[in-house]
Amino acid sequence: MTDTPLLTVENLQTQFETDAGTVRAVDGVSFTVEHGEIVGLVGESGAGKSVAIRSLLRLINAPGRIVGGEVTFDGQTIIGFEDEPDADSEPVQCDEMLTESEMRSQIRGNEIALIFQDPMESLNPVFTIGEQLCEVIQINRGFSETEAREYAIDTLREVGIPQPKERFDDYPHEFSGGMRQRVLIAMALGCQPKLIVADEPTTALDVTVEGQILDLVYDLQEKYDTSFLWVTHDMGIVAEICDRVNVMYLGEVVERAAVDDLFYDPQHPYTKALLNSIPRPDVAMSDLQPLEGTMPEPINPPAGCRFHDRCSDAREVCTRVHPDLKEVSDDGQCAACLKHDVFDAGYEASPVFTRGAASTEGSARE
Ligand SMILES: Nc1ncnc2c1ncn2[C@@H]1O[C@H](COP(=O)(O)OP(=O)(O)OP(=O)(O)O)[C@@H](O)[C@H]1O
Ligand code: NI
Repeated sequence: MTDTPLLTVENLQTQFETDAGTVRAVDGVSFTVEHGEIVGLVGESGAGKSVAIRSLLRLINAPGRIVGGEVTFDGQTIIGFEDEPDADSEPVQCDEMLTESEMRSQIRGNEIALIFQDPMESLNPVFTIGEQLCEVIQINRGFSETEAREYAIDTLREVGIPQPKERFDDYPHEFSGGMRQRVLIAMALGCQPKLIVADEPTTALDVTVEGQILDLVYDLQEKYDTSFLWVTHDMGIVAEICDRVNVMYLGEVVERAAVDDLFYDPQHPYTKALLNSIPRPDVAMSDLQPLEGTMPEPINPPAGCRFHDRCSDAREVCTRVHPDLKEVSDDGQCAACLKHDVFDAGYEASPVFTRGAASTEGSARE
């Protein structure tokens, strides 16, 4: 119907003010989710995945603050700032931005459904599963109580809850973790959302149950054409369900690709290292290479490319020049790495970077 993406995130920046300094958790992140697409957001722990998705739903609390960027969803402005504020002044929110009450009534749990790792974050322990599901359905569909009950039972059956009529009156604690996660998917479906945002929803589940949930997601996406934004650090899940993937490192997206391109021809050394560190059917366990080093804290992130200190391809120029995400192939694959010609940063001529040299320079500043 329209070529505009369902969700557009542009240059999103979220920071936390702490005693140790400003944590630049999300530092200029851009990506889109098209209609009917399953998009992955991957990266190591602390990369900024959760902060990014909480930001786009405006679920950031103090000391956190969204300081810049634009998020539009289905023609509505979720986040927007006035152009060019003075360098010193506070960013000013633009007039088009949805109000908090509009976010609550129209967006969250309605047009965009959320599924978190811990289902108890979204389920109320003192109400039955059926009551909670019916409430969502009645609010979003305008069904009568009887209609809602019937619909709720059908939905529970659809997400694979056995004996849904009997389980309807159970409380959340009477369900297993996997069953609770299915209930959340049922609730998400009850809202008929355009987008489901999921933050590592299967991490706490065993592999068999995880597989069932992923199958379910796939079926639902096919059936209802729902879009998904799926946060995970598990490349296996990415391979299984995603159409496109954004790889995050230290608050930035460093690679974006269709899932096949990402696996067969990663264009950022970080993506390559991530892929080499995970078990795969085509690679012997003994050939796996653990990702060396740890990701630095997002307070005073490293200058230049933030990955340079852990990168086997790093040159001296990588310690100085910060690469933004750029298209590096004809089919739209994007990477933020100076080794690609489009950056024209003198990478080839630059001497190989030796680890340790930069840290001396860093400490000299102190
Ligand atoms: N309330 C907070 N105060 C200070 N720093 C925070 C806060 N919440 C998150 N951060 C920091 O923001 C950065 C990004 O965190 P985030 O939770 O988004 O990572 P993640 O990619 O979701 O990791 P994981 O895979 O472990 O869930 C981290 O350095 C984290 O310490
Ligand atoms: Ni997270």
